[in-house]
Amino acid sequence: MKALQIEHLSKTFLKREGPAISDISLDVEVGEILALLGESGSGKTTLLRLIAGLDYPDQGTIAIGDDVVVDDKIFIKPEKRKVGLVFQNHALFPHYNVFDNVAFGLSWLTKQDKARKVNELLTLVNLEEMENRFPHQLSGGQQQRVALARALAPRPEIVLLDEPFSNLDNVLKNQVREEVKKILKKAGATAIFVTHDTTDALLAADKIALMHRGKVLQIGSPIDIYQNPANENVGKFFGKINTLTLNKRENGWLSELGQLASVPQSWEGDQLKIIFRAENVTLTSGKEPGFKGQLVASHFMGDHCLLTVALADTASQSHLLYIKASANHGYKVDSTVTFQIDFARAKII
Ligand SMILES: Nc1ncnc2c1ncn2[C@@H]1O[C@H](COP(=O)(O)OP(=O)(O)OP(=O)(O)O)[C@@H](O)[C@H]1O
Repeated sequence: MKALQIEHLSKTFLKREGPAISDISLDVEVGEILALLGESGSGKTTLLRLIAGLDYPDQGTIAIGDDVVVDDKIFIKPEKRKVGLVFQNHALFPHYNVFDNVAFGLSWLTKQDKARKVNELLTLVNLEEMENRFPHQLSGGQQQRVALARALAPRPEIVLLDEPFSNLDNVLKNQVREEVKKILKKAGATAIFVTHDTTDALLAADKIALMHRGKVLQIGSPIDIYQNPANENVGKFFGKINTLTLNKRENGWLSELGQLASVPQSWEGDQLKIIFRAENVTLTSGKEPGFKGQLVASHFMGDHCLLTVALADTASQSHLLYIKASANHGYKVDSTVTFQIDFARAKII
């Protein structure tokens, strides 16, 4: 069942700058968490605001649940759209305590029902003991959970979260990301969150829509979008990408690495461009067969090193490859390294 259906949605603010979002179509299933991921200015917030009803599109339709909320004739106001909003700065009412913040959208309930509902939500977000505290007496993570409880209170069809993890330090961010996902899943809520952080999207979302210049480049599960990027731009968004151009020869394929002995049999054509990730390349001891390269740089990343290697013994010494190696690989810059590539993980683009 669909919680949200968007068709051919476009919005231009300033003609000279081109569209902020352009001909976007996507669906979100009930209970699914979608991440809108993209660099600054890619149109994520514009799309979220159009879903919330905080802006008018130039074209396209949006349906939330069974209701069309925007098309060329209809425009349903934000407060009638059955969406819950969680803003980047949490936007809690500073002069209301936790209880009253969460109860804010429940004015139609009796006092008793309201208390029962608020307590239920505070249990859901693990803040049972905090109902009398004011926002300034809470940590960033706790404020985030109050904002989430407030957004969930009126049982919206969709919760929209604008950069929910961006104001948190790294340690808190890991914790809050997990908590928010757990809470949304426990509540059975459908949610869309905006982020420019790939880790947020990979860890917290069921589905990622990768946006670039107002368009959705690819939409899919985190594992699919990471392992099967539709093109080099999508691939690059999730870390270093290696590229090779392969030309068919009588006895196999010729590439920047020279002759390739073993590639998947399914590869066909006269010329192919392939991409693969740094983790699909493995350093070998030098005694085993492998390709050779000169180590140009080694960047220590904590749990691993990212190596930049220039190809040796071929005409393509300016062609660089990235290798994910152990943090203690022991090679010095300028030394020769040997490596193997798992071509089965490469993707033809
Ligand atoms: N109210 C507005 N008036 C004019 N231009 C706007 C307005 N809102 C957004 N834009 C433009 O639309 C484009 C998309 O902006 P948007 O805020 O949706 O991007 P974003 O992906 O959310 O970026 P960020 O991550 O920086 O928030 C940008 O070029 C931006 O300058």
